Amino acid sequence: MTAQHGTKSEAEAENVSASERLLFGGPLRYDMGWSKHEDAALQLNLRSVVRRLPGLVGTTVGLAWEADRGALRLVTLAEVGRGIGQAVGLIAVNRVLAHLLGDGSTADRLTGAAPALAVAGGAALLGAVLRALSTAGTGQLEPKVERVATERYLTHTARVELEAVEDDEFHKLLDSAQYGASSARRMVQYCQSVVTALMSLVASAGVLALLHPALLPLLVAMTVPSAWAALTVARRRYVSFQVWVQHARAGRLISGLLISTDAAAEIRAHDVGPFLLHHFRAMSQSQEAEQRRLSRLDARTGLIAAGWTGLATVAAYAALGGLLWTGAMALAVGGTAVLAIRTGSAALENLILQVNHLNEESLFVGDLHRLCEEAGRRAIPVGGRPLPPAPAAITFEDVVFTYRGKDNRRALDGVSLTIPTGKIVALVGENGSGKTTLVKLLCGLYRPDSGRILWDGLDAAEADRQELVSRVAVVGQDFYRWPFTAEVNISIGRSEVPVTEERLTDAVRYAGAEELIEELPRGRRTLLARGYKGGHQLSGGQWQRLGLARAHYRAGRVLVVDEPTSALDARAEQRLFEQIRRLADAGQTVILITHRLGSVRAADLIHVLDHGRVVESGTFDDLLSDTTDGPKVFRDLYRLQAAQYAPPAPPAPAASDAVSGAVPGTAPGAVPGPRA
Ligand SMILES: Nc1ncnc2c1ncn2[C@@H]1O[C@H](COP(=O)(O)OP(=O)(O)OP(=O)(O)O)[C@@H](O)[C@H]1O
Repeated sequence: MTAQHGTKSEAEAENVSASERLLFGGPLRYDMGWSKHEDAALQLNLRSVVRRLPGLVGTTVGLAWEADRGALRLVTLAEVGRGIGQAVGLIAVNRVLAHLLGDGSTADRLTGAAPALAVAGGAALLGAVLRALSTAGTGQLEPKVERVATERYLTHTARVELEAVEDDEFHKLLDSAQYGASSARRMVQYCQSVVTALMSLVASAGVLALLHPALLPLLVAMTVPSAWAALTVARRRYVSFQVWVQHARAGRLISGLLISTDAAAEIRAHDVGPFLLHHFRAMSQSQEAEQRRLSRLDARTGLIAAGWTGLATVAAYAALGGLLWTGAMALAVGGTAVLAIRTGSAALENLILQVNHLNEESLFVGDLHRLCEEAGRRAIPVGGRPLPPAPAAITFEDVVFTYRGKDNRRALDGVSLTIPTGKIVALVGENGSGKTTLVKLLCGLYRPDSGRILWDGLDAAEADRQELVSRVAVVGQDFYRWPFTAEVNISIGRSEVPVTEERLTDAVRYAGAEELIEELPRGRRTLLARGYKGGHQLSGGQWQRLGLARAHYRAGRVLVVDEPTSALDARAEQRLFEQIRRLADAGQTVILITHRLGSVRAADLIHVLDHGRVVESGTFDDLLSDTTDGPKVFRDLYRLQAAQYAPPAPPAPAASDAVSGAVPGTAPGAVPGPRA
């Protein structure tokens, strides 16, 4: 194994072009879940083939059993029938030869051989029919197995906790397991070929043993070198492919950059084109050199393999000739033996190659199994206690939360606060202070490391998660822009119920998106995705309105708006705040996260966060007041922001003005609002 790895890395080291060294610091290798299987084919040898075979076949049969039992039975019966047919055919051929090479007139010998000939013909015909049945059954199984495996993958993935999806290790597994379904499909095909080859091998070996026990070692002598050669060729090709594919990958990356829309402006502005083209050419040339090296290697390996097989064949036939010469074996038996040895050795060679494929594919199917197990362990729990129908408040009690894989810094560090329902509650604070994290915990997307989130008296950790999620509607900073029509982009907010016209119109009106929708080429039915025929691209602000419409359509009892106005124009922003006020007046809880501190004036309660802690809470006036105690984080931030909107300072006052102290706009507490 070590030597094999050595071969690959040496080949890599030798073949990394100067361009690859400069641009990527070495060979360009993927760091994805599936890339860990790149070396798997190198582990293949005769012993491992024999050891792994039952497991590989078992895995495929398990999937096929789940997908279509009828088709699996058909394929199994057809393959076993084919094996029996092959054995019967070989025995019949032996009889035919015995009659033809026996004593008597030609007519007698032919007549004597006729029944056995008919059996051989019948066996061949039966073999053809069974082969057709097996092919049809496999064709039926393949897509079903792929569907079953894909569904298993998607269902398990959709059910896991958000923190699992964000976990690097789980993500790598997810990445690797995505190939499991297509691998499972191919495994059906390879498995069928393996069973065919196995049956053929067993039939040939069985017939040889029946004819003469000494013939079996001849089969082994002839097939082992060719099996070894097949494995060696496969392994060498794989090593070479891995080296060659790196140049191809690097070249593709460069050519992709040259035509990418994202890089287009920079390529032109900084004149990067000739630089990239130069390296593209250099990489292509090393790819060509590697291909040349490959074909020489292939030719040499092929020659060695042919030599070994030839030697083994000569030895086998010499031994057979010796048996015939000494009279230890009848001529007819010798003829049948040649046929059986040829069939058997071809079957074994095929068997090795197919197991090789099966082995590679099984690694990805194995990942799919592991993913399902892991996803089961990390799934969002189903069921739980019902939430109170109309809680008076949601309370955070000493909540601590740290993102996994981060430098263990707490994103929330002992947060205790109250969100009274039916009010507008604003969360403010500097970037990274924990506002978004707090609402993600509130929505049930993450669970606290310690502390509790109470809906009246009920701890959210014990509540039915599905119900919890359905209570909250979120317009986040990064709400998803679905590549669907405008209508679906809104109604997906509550996809489990049928779309109603009234609800849709109401949501569009709420978000102030009537004009936007009317102006779309196909109205609500316009596809919002670039790169597709009829697809339309919206601006950031237009998307934000659709996001608002989606959240309104969802009609959660708690509406979270995280930076709702960052891309809205001034008129839309003002309208949104009026809407939010009206919603709160109608009893809806609104949690507002914003950096525009002037816009939280209308909030009933403001919580100020700093480094994952709540440092101040109160109304707008409380927090601006100079008379109350506290760190004054809100007041300082607000004054800083307000200063940017303040009119330019008047020219320096004349000495007489300075004496009178009449500088306009500087009276305490007269800080203008950001939108003033
Ligand atoms: N998915 C994540 N994985 C790891 N760390 C995260 C993740 N999301 C946020 N953080 C970190 O958690 C801390 C709090 O982030 P959060 O997004 O809650 O702050 P915020 O107050 O909403 O910031 P902003 O005003 O910039 O939106 C930050 O240090 C941030 O880097």
